Amino acid sequence: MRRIILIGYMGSGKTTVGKALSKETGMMFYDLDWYIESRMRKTVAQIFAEKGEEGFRKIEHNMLHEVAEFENVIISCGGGTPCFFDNIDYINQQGEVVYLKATPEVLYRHLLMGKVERPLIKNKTPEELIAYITEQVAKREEFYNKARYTLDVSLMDNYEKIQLSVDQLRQLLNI
Ligand SMILES: Nc1ncnc2c1ncn2[C@@H]1O[C@H](COP(=O)(O)OP(=O)(O)O)[C@@H](O)[C@H]1O
Ligand SMILES: O=C(O)C1=C[C@@H](OP(=O)(O)O)[C@@H](O)[C@H](O)C1
Ligand SMILES: [Mg+2]
Repeated sequence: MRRIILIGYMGSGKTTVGKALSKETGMMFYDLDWYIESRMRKTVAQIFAEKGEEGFRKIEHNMLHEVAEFENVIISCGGGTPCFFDNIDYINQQGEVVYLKATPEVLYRHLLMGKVERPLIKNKTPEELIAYITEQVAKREEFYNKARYTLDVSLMDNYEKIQLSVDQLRQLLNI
């Protein structure tokens, strides 16, 4: 039984790479944010607006305990998932955790391309955004660095190269 869990900052490619890896391997894919949205029948942005970040983190924690019980799956977490409660220790027990690591510049570029609404960074100017990413990654790395594996995706920074991330993950995990 395999359970692969992707973590990393917003824009590192957890959702994109997880989905592509699932297509290639035939393992089922669960994106924690999408799972939350379908279970709650609300978008992540709506949950943040209605319950605040604290309310979202509680729901995220509960939903994590559902998806991380599924077998033979690839799970992409939200960027903050490993950084609250004992989530990082829990997922390390439950599966093979991979930290998709990228520089703030690469994360910034990916976040500008993405269409998903991310409540923590909306309404930020480009200067504010790059400063926020740099500061938050520095705080969060303590949690991200607990992953069993780290894959630096900064060098795989263009659309065609999403495939390169998938290939390298397959090599790393031998799947
Ligand atoms: N290796 C990559 N190269 C180029 N663009 C990427 C790469 N990985 C992700 N992206 C793009 O960055 C954006 C954010 O990716 P996403 O998978 O939503 O990240 P996450 O789930 O980690 O927040 C998407 O538009 C995606 O197409
Ligand atoms: O980093 C974070 O705190 C968050 C990341 C988002 O997921 P992605 O990393 O997939 O964007 C989503 O869970 C929410 O907006 C909060
Ligand atoms: Mg995502």
